[in-house]
Amino acid sequence: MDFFKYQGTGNDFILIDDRHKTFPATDQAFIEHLCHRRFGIGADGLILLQNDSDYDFRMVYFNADGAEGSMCGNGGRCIVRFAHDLGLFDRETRFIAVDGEHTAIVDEESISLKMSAVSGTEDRDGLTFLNTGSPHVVLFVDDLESLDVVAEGRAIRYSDSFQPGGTNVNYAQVLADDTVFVRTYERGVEDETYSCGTGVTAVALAAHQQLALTDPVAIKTIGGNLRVSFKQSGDGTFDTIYLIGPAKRVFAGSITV
Ligand SMILES: N[C@H](CCC[C@H](N)C(=O)O)C(=O)O
Repeated sequence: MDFFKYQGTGNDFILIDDRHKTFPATDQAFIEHLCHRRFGIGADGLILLQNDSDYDFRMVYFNADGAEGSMCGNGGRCIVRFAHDLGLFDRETRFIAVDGEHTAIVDEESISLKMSAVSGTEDRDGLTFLNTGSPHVVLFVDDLESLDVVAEGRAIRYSDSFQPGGTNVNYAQVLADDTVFVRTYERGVEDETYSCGTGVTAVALAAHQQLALTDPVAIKTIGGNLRVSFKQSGDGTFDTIYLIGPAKRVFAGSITV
């Protein structure tokens, strides 16, 4: 089976051209095996590109645990780059994903992905919670470098406040130049990832709401830099949200199934 490996600021994915719909999408163990960093290809997730009569393509996302996931922002940027590499569109595209329609614009350096609107943040047992296509907790901290993100994040991810289903957990530190450094414990990967697209989007919106940071918010992650632009209307909802940053093909390969 042929596959392609892409990464968006270090969040890495297996991309499959599944326009003939032959991939065993219900085989969770197989997908988990493909994402395994020692016994498989290795990735934070796996993404199918499928045909759709109303859109340029359909995105189907699976976390590294093999289960179909909610929206993946970095994966969205990677599938746009993949579709462009396949010649499916020239500069702008419209596709459908688990959380609805997305549009994106490709240029040499980066992909600007339009994210779903967000109704606002909520307080969940004293923690800031919002859904940017995936569920996220956002905490602002003073010394992010030294934080044990996996231990702290895992405790919140599995806490009763976020059952059933759990949540992703983002720790953020505002730097001197108003860039926000973000580290994320990602649900379904069950580890810290090098970046999380829906996560940095959640951090940017929370930083605007709680710390008055203005659009576009510059984000630094372990895997690279991203920007998040948005508009907030009077009723507190956020829309016209764009996640902007690089997405690159790393290699192509084939694996025996
Ligand atoms: N693991 C996440 C989905 C992927 C999020 C992340 N990879 C992104 O870039 O948004 C979840 O289960 O909520």
